[in-house]
Amino acid sequence: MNFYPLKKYLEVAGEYGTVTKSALLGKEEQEVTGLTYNSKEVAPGTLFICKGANFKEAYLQEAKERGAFCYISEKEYQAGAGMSCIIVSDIRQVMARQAILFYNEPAKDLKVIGIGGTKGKTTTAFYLKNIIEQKAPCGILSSICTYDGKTEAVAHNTTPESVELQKYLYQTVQNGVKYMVMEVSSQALKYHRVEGLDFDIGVFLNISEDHISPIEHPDFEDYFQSKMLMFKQTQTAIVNLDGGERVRALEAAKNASQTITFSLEDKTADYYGKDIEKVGEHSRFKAVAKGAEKTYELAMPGLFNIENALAAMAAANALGFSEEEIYTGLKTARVKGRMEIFHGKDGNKIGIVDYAHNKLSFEKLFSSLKKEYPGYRIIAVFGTPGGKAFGRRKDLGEAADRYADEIILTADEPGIEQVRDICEEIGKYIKHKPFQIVEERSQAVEIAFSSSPEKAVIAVVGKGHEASMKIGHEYVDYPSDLELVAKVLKAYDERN
Ligand SMILES: CC(=O)N[C@H]1[C@@H](OP(=O)(O)OP(=O)(O)OC[C@H]2O[C@@H](n3ccc(=O)[nH]c3=O)[C@H](O)[C@@H]2O)O[C@H](CO)[C@@H](O)[C@@H]1O[C@H](C)C(=O)N[C@@H](C)C(=O)N[C@H](CCC(=O)O)C(=O)O
Ligand SMILES: Nc1ncnc2c1ncn2[C@@H]1O[C@H](COP(=O)(O)OP(=O)(O)OP(=O)(O)O)[C@@H](O)[C@H]1O
Repeated sequence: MNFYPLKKYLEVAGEYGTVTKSALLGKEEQEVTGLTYNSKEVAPGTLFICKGANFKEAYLQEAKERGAFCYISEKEYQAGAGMSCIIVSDIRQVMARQAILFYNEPAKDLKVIGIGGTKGKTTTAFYLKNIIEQKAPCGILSSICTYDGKTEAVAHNTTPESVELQKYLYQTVQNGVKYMVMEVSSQALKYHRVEGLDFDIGVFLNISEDHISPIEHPDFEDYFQSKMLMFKQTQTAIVNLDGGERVRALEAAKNASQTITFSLEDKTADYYGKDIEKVGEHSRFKAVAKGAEKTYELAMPGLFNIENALAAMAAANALGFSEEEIYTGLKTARVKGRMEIFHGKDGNKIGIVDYAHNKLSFEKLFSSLKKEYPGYRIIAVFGTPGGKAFGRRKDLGEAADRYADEIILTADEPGIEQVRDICEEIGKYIKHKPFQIVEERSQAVEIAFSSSPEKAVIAVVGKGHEASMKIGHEYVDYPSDLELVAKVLKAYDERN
């Protein structure tokens, strides 16, 4: 990695942020060999970034003691006395730009594909990665995991903070990988985590009311506008014509050099999907694109996944991947904790583990299950989190009431609230279908399988692959829904 002198960091700050004051104290030529906003990670030669709502001056003191020779901040601190400093008016923006400099502009050596939308980001990202990997290695930054071509790690955010993001991109380049598929959250766009990153392709899947809370977006408009920011740094925009906000999304996509559209409803779309059928657990559909029609298969059920497949197909095509690579990539793609199907030996019980946990995904999931499993009773097992996203209690309660035949309400990250209180509140919105509360999630799954009638689809939703549960202020280990359903179904098979 090339290291640059401190004066270059001042230049970058001057170019993109507003430098209100700087005092390099004769250290202009000193090389910056570390860049971090975490005082615990500081080593000699570091430029320390003071940022964050919970930032304390003591962190700067610690950074100085550990060898940071300069700090960048929106205000001057006593603790920084004797250190060089760069004071700016927008620390988050400058931090992102300096991270790009520190990691030697890694995106220049990568094709970067950003996936945005309220639902389907992870699935589409994995579809596209699987297509790309028919020919070349591909990195991923998703809410499930990160992969830089060598190491897979658990993800902490949908989109990492700018400094970590640039580090991932750098490592990916070092590992000889040329493609990076990444989920781009509205938070990342709003708070400059992806500032300065040029997306070769930017996908907009859909939008529905979500992530509106005191710590996320104040209202829908802020959420929507944040999502649209991606097109200001995108070469090829890919836009879903179905669902809300298509007109405004297409307008925003004009910021990109080129727009490609996809749809299951509008024949004029560049990628039009039709004739969806179920073949065993697979979905089969036709895609009409560039005047030709071709049949594709998806290993993962869920009608909504066809939309994700069309988006991945459009992106892969724009990147130059062949029809064969796209066909095989889609046919073999699977995503952990999303539409994972478990069959009882007698064919009567089908367990489904899925990650639906908001209004849009709940409605799509349960309406899809009704169509895909005619003749089966649909049993929904779910809860909603405590302390946040309170609107989900109504949204999910109403959606389950509309589509499921029976409902078991249970724990889903209760945090500091009581599981029973949360479930009772969801229950207020269930007016037409029988429901019961079983606080312990593992027990709820057991009851769903043992007490359901002959032919039933038991959909355990909301936590997918997650193997922890937030109880009080702590995350405690808890078997994932995948483990719970597999175990219960094994016992069911043994009994029958
Ligand atoms: C903990 C927390 O709430 N952090 C939020 C906050 O970050 P912040 O910069 O203000 O961080 P902070 O924790 O207050 O800052 C403390 C600072 O002190 C430093 N420190 C701390 C301790 C120490 O010993 N030494 C030290 O230097 C920390 O490194 C940090 O720089 O402000 C940022 C921007 O304003 C937020 O992005 C960020 O959200 C956290 C990361 C978060 O999880 N947010 C969620 C809502 C989020 O971003 N979710 C999206 C997905 C949503 C979707 O699905 O669409 C995501 O991309 O993950
Ligand atoms: N295109 C889609 N439209 C609506 N719902 C979808 C779509 N794709 C997937 N879903 C539903 O949303 C759930 C989450 O999907 P996925 O993880 O791909 O989305 P995401 O955007 O990454 O979600 P999150 O922001 O919660 O991490 C799935 O389990 C499924 O129920």
